Amino acid sequence: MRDTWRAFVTTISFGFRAARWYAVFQIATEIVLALTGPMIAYGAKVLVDAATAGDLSLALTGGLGIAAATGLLIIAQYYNAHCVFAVLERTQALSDRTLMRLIGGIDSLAPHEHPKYLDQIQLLREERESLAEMTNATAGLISAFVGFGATALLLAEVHPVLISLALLAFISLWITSRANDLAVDAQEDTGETERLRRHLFDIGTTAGAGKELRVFGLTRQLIRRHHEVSDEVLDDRNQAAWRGAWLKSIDAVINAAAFVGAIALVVWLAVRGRATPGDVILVVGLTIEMSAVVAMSVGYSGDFLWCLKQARRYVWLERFAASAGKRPEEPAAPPASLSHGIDLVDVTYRYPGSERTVLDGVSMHLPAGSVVALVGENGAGKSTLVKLLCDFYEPDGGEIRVDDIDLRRIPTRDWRTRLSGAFQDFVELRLTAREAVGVADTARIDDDAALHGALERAGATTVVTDLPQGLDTRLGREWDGVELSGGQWQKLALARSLLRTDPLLAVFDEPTAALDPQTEHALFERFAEAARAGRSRGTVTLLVSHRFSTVRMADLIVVLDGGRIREMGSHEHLMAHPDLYAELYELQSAAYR
Ligand SMILES: Nc1ncnc2c1ncn2[C@@H]1O[C@H](COP(=O)(O)OP(=O)(O)OP(=O)(O)O)[C@@H](O)[C@H]1O
Repeated sequence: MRDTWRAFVTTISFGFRAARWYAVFQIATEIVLALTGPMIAYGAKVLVDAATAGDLSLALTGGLGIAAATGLLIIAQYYNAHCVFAVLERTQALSDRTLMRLIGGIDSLAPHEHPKYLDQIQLLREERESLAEMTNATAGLISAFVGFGATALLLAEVHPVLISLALLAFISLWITSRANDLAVDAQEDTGETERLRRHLFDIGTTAGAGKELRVFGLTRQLIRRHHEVSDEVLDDRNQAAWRGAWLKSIDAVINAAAFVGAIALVVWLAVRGRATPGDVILVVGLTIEMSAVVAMSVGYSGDFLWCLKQARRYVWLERFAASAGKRPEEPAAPPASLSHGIDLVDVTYRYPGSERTVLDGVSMHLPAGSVVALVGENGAGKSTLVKLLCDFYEPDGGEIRVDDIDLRRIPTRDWRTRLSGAFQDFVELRLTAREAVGVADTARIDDDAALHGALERAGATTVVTDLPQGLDTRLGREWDGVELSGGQWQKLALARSLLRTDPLLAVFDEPTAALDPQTEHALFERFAEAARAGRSRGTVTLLVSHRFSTVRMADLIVVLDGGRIREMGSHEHLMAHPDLYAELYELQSAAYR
């Protein structure tokens, strides 16, 4: 219950934070709208009774009352519609930003390994409008209850039995909540399949997959698979929708019977002289009004319960984000510079939910100020090791020590401020060139000299100087900007990683796969020189590459094989003691000869 209340308060506060006065005005106009129906019905009663009694001035008052209520109805409807859209748009923007902050703010990548987490996130993304609709649903419910109260009071005045009509509304609400539960359960049960369906659609429609789709003629297969998966999702969801529709039909029949009964009762009372003709008009008007109010409260309570369900997911995410990540008992700041280096001591790691040990007893010393290359065949565990060093995941066993401080003690965010990284799966930031590079250090985003320095170190100067507005050129053809080649995007990602000038650890996990070997070689020669020149800072430069012409220039080469260290040493040492490295090196050199 406390969770539900928290979910409600959290999401309704979105509306009031995003558009406070619009939200207040929306609720006020909803209340006015709720009262106009009963006012018009009551005005009609007064008018008919006055006309029957020949009381002209009372009839006029009744008529004026109807006119005033109708005018109010039209004005309130107009302003209400305006408020509804203003609140929705602003709240949606705020809730989107909040979701981005929560999901992107989780330090670890480990949650992404759990299908349950991914399902919840997928549902939150899919139904995120519901977070914004809480204000609307609540305003609608308030309006329905006000309308319900006013109608019930007027009905009770004609005859107390008629109040039972109002009680039926509660049965309707219960039935709606059951129908709603069915839909929510079906949505959750099909979460994973729905994710697959969207994935297939994305592959089939995004430019990135376009080439392979055409070369391999995959479109038909994808469509077939999409069809199967869609059927699976829609069958389950449709079944739930049908069961919900059945429940709602039963509800409709009960309500219709009750309304017929109410009208029969007042006509019977009128015939016996215990009700006036105006009462008959009033009850007819109010039963119509009550059916509208019940439909409205059923609709809004359905919306409200649905929003509440999403809101609970949101609260779950909020809690998850707050509890995710490490909480060191004795936090330690990262050292200002490295004097000893980084040590891995008997590190083991297994991905969540996987049986396979990906890193098995890895121990090594990465000396301060050195350039270390990590090599090994596909799947050897190189990227996993990089991810542990970046604190995306925590080792299951052993430890990583940064100048003798256990990495577990260093708060992730503090460690990340002393990292720089370029990865094979880099992001194409389709913003301006300035932003695409400058996001790595927003304090220097307007510092052209710093940005050009990073571009130069990444060998990306011409990528930007060839652009029509230089750093301020918009990138990406979707925005009418300039499109870059794969290698150019990759060079910008490299420049981004080189904007930070004082990292303790700089990782380059195959960030140059889209560049030709000569360019990669020249670039890393420059990185190595820069790293050696700045040895006083002690930065460890860690490079993952499959190109041995690049790897050979490292001070230390570590060869991983099946998650274990097979050998390590300088190029000369490894060639003098031939094993896997020497074999792979010879193979590659022979291929280039
Ligand atoms: N997110 C993940 N969940 C489960 N297993 C994973 C995950 N990522 C990688 N693995 C597994 O861990 C092993 C090591 O993968 P890793 O990406 O570290 O290898 P790598 O040496 O970097 O390979 P490559 O040279 O192909 O990039 C592989 O067997 C892979 O299947």
